[in-house]
Amino acid sequence: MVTDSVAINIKGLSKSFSNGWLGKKQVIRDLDFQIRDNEVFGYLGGNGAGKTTTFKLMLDLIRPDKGDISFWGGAAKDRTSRAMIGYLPEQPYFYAYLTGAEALDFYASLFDLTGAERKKRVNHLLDLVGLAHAGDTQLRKFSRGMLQRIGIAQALVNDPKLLILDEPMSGLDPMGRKSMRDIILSCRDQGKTIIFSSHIISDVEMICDRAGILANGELKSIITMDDAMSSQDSTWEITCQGGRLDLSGIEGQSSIKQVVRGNRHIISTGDKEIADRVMAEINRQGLVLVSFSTARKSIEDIYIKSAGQNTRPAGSQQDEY
Ligand SMILES: Nc1ncnc2c1ncn2[C@@H]1O[C@H](COP(=O)(O)OP(=O)(O)OP(=O)(O)O)[C@@H](O)[C@H]1O
Repeated sequence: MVTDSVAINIKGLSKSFSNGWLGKKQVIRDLDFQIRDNEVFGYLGGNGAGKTTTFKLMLDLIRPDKGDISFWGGAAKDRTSRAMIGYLPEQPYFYAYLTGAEALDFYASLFDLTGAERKKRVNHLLDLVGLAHAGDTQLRKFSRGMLQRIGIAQALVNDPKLLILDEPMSGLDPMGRKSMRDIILSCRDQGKTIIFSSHIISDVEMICDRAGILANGELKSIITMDDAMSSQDSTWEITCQGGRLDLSGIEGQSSIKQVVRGNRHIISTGDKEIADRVMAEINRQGLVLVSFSTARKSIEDIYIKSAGQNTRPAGSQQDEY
């Protein structure tokens, strides 16, 4: 049911593209979900899952085969709805010979603002994205991270109610990703609603209220971060050393993962009782316990379960900075 707190309502959305002589290729299948007012919503999915296509449908750049999208109750294709949006494309194009300030002034000039308002807005945005020092530098001299900041400043130029950001962290170094996360959070503090796509699970974990997992154009699940963070679904990891550890006699040993690194045994299991049995066995066999820890089931695990192994995203926790 649509309530006052719904910002984006997507109903029965489907889209296919012509695939030449192979016929039609369906890339969005019966999407049905809502994004709440003033939430940060992460849109997770592997390459080709359909994230950008969903955004283009929201922006009315392409039309759906069927289904509807509305923003705060108004049809997405209405001018008033589109005027509420700020959009950062996945690969924004910039005029390389404009300076940072000139580029933002150009984008601001597309809206109904006076010269004085534009100047004020441009200075504020340069400041917000940490580019106050580069307002007079031509964009061709900007680094990838600086260009991405101009991209987000451009998306904010009309002070939008809704921000649609296509892979805003892509290509950024850890500091750049942190400042992009901070900008997104400050936008939420100002009352904006934000949806952004990403392959990087930790960024989604850190700033989103909820995340939708898309695979092959289907929404597989929606995760509420608070629920995921307080999940009881954990893994126990035990490290010991001091000899050979034989766990063959333990009941339930098939669910144990055992790795030997040098003289250390690292044992992990998803079952607390089995972890207790392993501890008892370590004690009985006279080995030294080095550590015992539990790890919460991560969003990545939920992602892989929902989307399938083949759609494992880049930048998952193992290869995070
Ligand atoms: N104009 C088009 N014509 C034909 N196929 C298209 C078109 N646009 C997108 N597709 C196909 O639709 C599918 C979804 O593409 P989309 O760009 O939405 O994925 P994505 O989730 O954004 O991927 P990525 O993370 O790689 O950017 C892909 O298989 C893509 O090849």
